[in-house]
Amino acid sequence: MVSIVIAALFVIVITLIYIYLKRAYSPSPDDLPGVKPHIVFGNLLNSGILTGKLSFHQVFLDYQRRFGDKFQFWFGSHRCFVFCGVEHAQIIFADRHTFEQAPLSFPNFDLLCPNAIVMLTGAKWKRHIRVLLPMLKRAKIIGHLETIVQCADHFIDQNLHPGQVHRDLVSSCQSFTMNVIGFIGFDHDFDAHINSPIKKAFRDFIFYSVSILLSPWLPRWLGKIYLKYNWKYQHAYRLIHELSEKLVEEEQNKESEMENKRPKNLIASLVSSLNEQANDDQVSSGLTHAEIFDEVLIMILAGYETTSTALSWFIFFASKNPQVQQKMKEELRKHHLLMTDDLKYVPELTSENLTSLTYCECVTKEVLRLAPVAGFSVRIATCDTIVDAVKIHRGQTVFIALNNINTDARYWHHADPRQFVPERFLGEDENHHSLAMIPFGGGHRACIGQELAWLELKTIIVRMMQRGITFEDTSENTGGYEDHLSCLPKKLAVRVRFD
Ligand code: HEM
Repeated sequence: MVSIVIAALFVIVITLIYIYLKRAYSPSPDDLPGVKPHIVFGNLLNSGILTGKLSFHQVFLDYQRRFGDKFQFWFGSHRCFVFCGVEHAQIIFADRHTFEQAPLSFPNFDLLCPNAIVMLTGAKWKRHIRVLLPMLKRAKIIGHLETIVQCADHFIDQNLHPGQVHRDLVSSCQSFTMNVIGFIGFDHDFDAHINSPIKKAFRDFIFYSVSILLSPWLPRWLGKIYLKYNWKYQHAYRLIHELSEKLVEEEQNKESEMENKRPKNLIASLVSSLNEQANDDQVSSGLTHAEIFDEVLIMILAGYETTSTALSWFIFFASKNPQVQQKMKEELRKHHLLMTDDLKYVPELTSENLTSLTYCECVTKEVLRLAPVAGFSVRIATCDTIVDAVKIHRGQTVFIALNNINTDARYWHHADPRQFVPERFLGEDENHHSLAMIPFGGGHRACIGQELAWLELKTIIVRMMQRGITFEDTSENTGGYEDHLSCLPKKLAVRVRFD
């Protein structure tokens, strides 16, 4: 009798799952062109993303070529509309009331980090952004230039060895950006290097985040169990937690010594906002302890991962374009900023002389334009609306394909937009459309760390050129793409030469 009941229940569950999946994937009158989805994985599997064959931005470029500027992409059982034109970005980014940050930006990430700013909307997001954003404004960031230069020198001294082929520069770049965010965000020496435990903890955390992000079909309870009994993930999380506790405690000790001082960095701002009563209805300011922990985690993660990826791409592009490295050095020579011939003196970098380096600025811009660090912005429609004759219903997810726009020949004229040509910003593309280059997304949910990323990237690029470094191409240096949280060069292997 019992076995009959179990068998019947089993059949019912399977039938319900089948009906649910059938309904989820059945054609709708609002469908856009796209590739027929797989019943469980949507387009994640048949596009080659899940198998690691192609990265998101490659798939979006391919779909745009096949289906035009508007197509649909099935993220598991979620049907998403992808838009690839500046006019689309303009409408979607400008209308903050209709298009809000979507849960699909980081699917299931709330299992790992529920209170981080990337997961929040509405009053709660406002409460968090008020604490974080003032510490990342340009005026604040520029005050940390000297620290960034010191970290750049440390990176060069520790990681770049003359004459050798370097195959692990991605990891070295990550150590550099982690140290920068440590010093300027948290007034702490993370002492990140290739084998440091905290770097390893974040690497493991990212690994499990990506597994969870790419499993949107995973029932949440299964995701929870997977994380709970995964000792590697638990170990990484514990280390990050201990670090966060330590940072908060150190700051609290300092705080009592300097009452009423304005916060000067992220951790000071976070700690001074501590308010266990904070909530979004009655107490609309401050952050709870749990919220502070998630923000520490996400600011370290976002602060180091993306910028190091952009830096890795710079090294790749530079190695393929020796003339660009030469031109940067000529500009530095003209401004008397190159290291002296006896190697004894490297001229100081100030915000003024950084600003005067126009060509180096173009190189930084070109890296951010061409490197597919973050492939898309994701928004959810909060009400029914229409974008370029596409009916979008409340709850529908839309993607803006950032890299497609950044490399679209309709908006870039100076040279082939898929090529690395910094001169474009001095030529025909000098006055490009402001939304033709959106590596940091846009609108009210644009990247809050972009000032830091710009300064960090330009400073280290200039510093490496100042110190006479040249990255040379090798036969192993074949590039390609590897999607983690950001999209890395798959094969980066360059020889380093000191002039
Ligand atoms: C080259 C470096 C970077 C790139 C390409 C990048 C790119 C992006 C993109 C595309 C978004 C989503 C924007 C949107 O949805 O429209 C984003 C959001 C975000 N970024 Fe960055 N980012 C970089 C560096 C940083 C740094 C250094 C930090 C922190 C110090 C940071 C913190 C954040 C945060 C907290 C968000 C979420 C903002 C929100 O949801 O309101 N990013 N970033």
